[in-house]
Amino acid sequence: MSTTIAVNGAAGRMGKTVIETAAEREDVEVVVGFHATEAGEIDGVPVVDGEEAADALAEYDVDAVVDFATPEAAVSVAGTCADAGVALVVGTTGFDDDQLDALDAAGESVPVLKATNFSRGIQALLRTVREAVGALDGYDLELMETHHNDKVDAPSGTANTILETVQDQRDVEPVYGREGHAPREDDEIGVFARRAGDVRGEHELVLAGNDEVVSLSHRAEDRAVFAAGALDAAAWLAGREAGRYEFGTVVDES
Ligand SMILES: NC(=O)C1=CN([C@@H]2O[C@H](COP(=O)(O)OP(=O)(O)OC[C@H]3O[C@@H](n4cnc5c(N)ncnc54)[C@H](OP(=O)(O)O)[C@@H]3O)[C@@H](O)[C@H]2O)C=CC1
Ligand SMILES: O=C(O)C1=N[C@H](C(=O)O)C[C@H](O)C1
Repeated sequence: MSTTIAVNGAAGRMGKTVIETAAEREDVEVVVGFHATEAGEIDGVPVVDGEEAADALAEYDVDAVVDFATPEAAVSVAGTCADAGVALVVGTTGFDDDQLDALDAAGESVPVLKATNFSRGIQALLRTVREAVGALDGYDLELMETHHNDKVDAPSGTANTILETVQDQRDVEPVYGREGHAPREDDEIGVFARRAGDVRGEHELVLAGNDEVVSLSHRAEDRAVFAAGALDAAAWLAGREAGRYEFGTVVDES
């Protein structure tokens, strides 16, 4: 049996890609989408106003919601999932602390899996970052990301995850986009966000010693890579106990 899925943010770049990607698979079926401003249908999937999500979860017998929307919309659907007993996969980025607390609260009632990046390549990159930062003590660290010109949050969620991974290994302070007289301190990591064209998502961590430079980078070439990972997460998550889950576990187990 396939996992029935509702897509929050169905009319967005990622929402549409999730619907297209799911249509090629047997293990998942997108049965409804939630939108903010556009009604109707996308590729044969009914799309209803996000305010009607509670009714739609019951009507379409949804197993899991896959969210790629805005932080406000994600928090709203998290509450709806918690009330309805429906699993939630969160791909949205750019949450503040209160919004993250709201997702934690939903995780007390239903299974919730949030990841800043659903590509399997980024999971491999994170493991490599952990190892390289641990091995190259004292090397200067600089973090760069590039995304399309419609992205609203900066640095990207993935860049923040890479930063946290670095900070698990070493005590470094982020310095965002240097300007003016800004000599480098030993314990800092420069973080830079570029916005240009329709770049799907590029991340690079540079580790530089005096005589060598290591560059760890990832480039997403199609949004389908994020959609596939989020759908894998939804199929894995549906039916599990309430709690918070990690995409790394999905990757390790499938
Ligand atoms: N974790 C990952 O792997 C990835 C995460 N992302 C993240 O996903 C998010 C979305 O990205 P992207 O698709 O490019 O953004 P878009 O702006 O293209 O899409 C967001 C969609 O959310 C919709 N929306 C807003 N409010 C609501 C609401 N209350 N209910 C339902 N839908 C709503 C908007 O609808 P409307 O158009 O009607 O206003 C819009 O269509 C971003 O935070 C991005 O960083 C992106 C790629 C991969
Ligand atoms: O907005 C995007 O497009 C992306 N957002 C995510 C992020 O903020 O890291 C993931 C990916 O890089 C694409």
